Amino acid sequence: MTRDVPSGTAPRRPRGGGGLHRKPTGTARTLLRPVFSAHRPTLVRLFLWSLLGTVPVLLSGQLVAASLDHGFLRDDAAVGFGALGCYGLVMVGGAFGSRQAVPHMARVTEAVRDHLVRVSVRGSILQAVAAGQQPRTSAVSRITDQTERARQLLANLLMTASTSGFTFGAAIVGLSTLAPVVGLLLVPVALVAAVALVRLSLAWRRRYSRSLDTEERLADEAGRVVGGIRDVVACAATGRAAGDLEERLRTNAEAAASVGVVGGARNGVIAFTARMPLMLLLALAPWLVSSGALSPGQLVGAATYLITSLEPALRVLVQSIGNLGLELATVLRRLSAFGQVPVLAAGGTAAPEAARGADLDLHRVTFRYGPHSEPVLHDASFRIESGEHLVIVGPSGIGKSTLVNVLSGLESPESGAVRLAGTDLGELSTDWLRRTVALVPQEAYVFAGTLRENLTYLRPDADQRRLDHVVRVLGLGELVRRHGGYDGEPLHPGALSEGQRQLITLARVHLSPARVVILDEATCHLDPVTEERVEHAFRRREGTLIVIAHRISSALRARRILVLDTGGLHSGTHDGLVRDSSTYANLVGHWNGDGGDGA
Ligand SMILES: Nc1ncnc2c1ncn2[C@@H]1O[C@H](COP(=O)(O)OP(=O)(O)OP(=O)(O)O)[C@@H](O)[C@H]1O
Repeated sequence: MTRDVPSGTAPRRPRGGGGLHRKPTGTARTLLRPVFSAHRPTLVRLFLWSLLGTVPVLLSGQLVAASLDHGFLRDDAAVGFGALGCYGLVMVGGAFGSRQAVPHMARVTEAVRDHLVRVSVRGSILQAVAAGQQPRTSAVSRITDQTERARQLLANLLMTASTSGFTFGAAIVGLSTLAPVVGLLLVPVALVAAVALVRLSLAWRRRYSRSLDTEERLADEAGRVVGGIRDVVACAATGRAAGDLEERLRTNAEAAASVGVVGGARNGVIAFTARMPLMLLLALAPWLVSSGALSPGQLVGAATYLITSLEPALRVLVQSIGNLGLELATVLRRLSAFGQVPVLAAGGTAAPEAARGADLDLHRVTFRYGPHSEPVLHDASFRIESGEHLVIVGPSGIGKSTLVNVLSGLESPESGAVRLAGTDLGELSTDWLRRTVALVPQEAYVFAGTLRENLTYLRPDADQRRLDHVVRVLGLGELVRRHGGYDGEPLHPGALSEGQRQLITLARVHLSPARVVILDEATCHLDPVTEERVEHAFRRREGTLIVIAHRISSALRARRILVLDTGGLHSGTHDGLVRDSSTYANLVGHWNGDGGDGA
């Protein structure tokens, strides 16, 4: 039943016929806010330690000036060396502060990464579920890629913002108190540079965002080619597929190069801004000293601030806030799109009590996937009595899965009605409907958790006796023993066989309170004996059972068989249908001819 949705077809419509709305999980800022609020004390400690780390910067120029003006230039070497010694001690204290900041920063960035992975994986899975499609592997790898990128960017940004930001601030304060006239020299340079940098940064952000777009389109295209590689080879389309990929690669390379061009221009502005104050200071030094505006010590102290702190901090700050900050904002904006949680058009609110029993009624239902595609179901009507065991058969692609999707309310018909116990599915609350009608698809999903968590997921209050019963009738005892009991070793879904995963999923549904169980080739990975045991267990379970047959044996076990063919729906017993339905007779012949029972 698994298939790629052909490109160009309309996405599946969620129940209720309404569109797919997205509840935005917000922008980059709102994406980070919960983590920052939860880790406020860690952030405060990070900033306090970083602040301690910048004390040497604040005092550097002052101490150098003091060592000259009050020490060496007055032939008082003791004062000169004393001031420099103090500077050395303060630097040791500063290094200690910077070192203490690191673990706090790591704690915050790890928490951010975990949060981003949680939000975006959950969002993309819910989006895929809402659209009725498989989550795309390229989306998952993009999430992994981009959350890692976001973690690294944030770590760098926090580190530079908390060190260079404080360094820059401390150098400005130190410089302005030591030599206010030099502080004034910085103002025009800073204004010109700020305007240029803002403009270049905006251009950079636009280009960077475009480059990420092209990167994603490249990943999508590559995923599509790899996913359909057998098909590509089979129809000798490798040249065409490679051509498409090459085109995407070229666009991606051009977009990346254009980011580089703006980045280069910005680096030029940064270099100019960082050097200019020092050059001005040196050019004006003779006048500043001779006019008495600065003492020789103050001149060297001011140069110390400019060379050792202001220039490197400015460079790192602009680059980090410009590059890392914008890059982080762009990556986060993308991740927040992954994390957008779709809101399906809400189901009805009919009181579940109103729906007693489990008769399913399909009344003149027409369903098609796209407005211009052929209907898969056309004016289809039939009824399944509560407690009935029905088997559905039909040629491949005729619409068996579509029919059970409509019956379980996963798809809504274009016209006609589907009623459960007399109530239209659209009027029933979605939660109640999901608990009442359980559809088990071919692809089994097992959580990474204990067997008990997996088996009791749909009935958390299941008692031990009931659990043991289900495990026994479905033949899961050996698996339970091998995992050290229900609460033993957590399951590694990837290490289980497909058959084991199907058995666990089937047991979970068997234990659930569902009144209608639909098995859509849910036993396809089981051997015939296990399959028979499973179907027997479900037949004995209270409620309605609908099975899309995978083998003729399933049909033979049913009380009633529903055949889908181009003429519509026909139901009857095995003998009656062999006689009256050529489709059914052909299917039986095909199944038998394929080696007895095998599909
Ligand atoms: N999401 C979808 N979008 C567009 N068309 C779809 C979608 N899902 C199924 N179809 C088409 O609807 C038709 C019925 O598909 P469906 O899966 O219901 O058939 P099936 O009888 O279950 O097939 P099989 O036995 O091969 O699994 C097919 O032509 C299929 O290509």
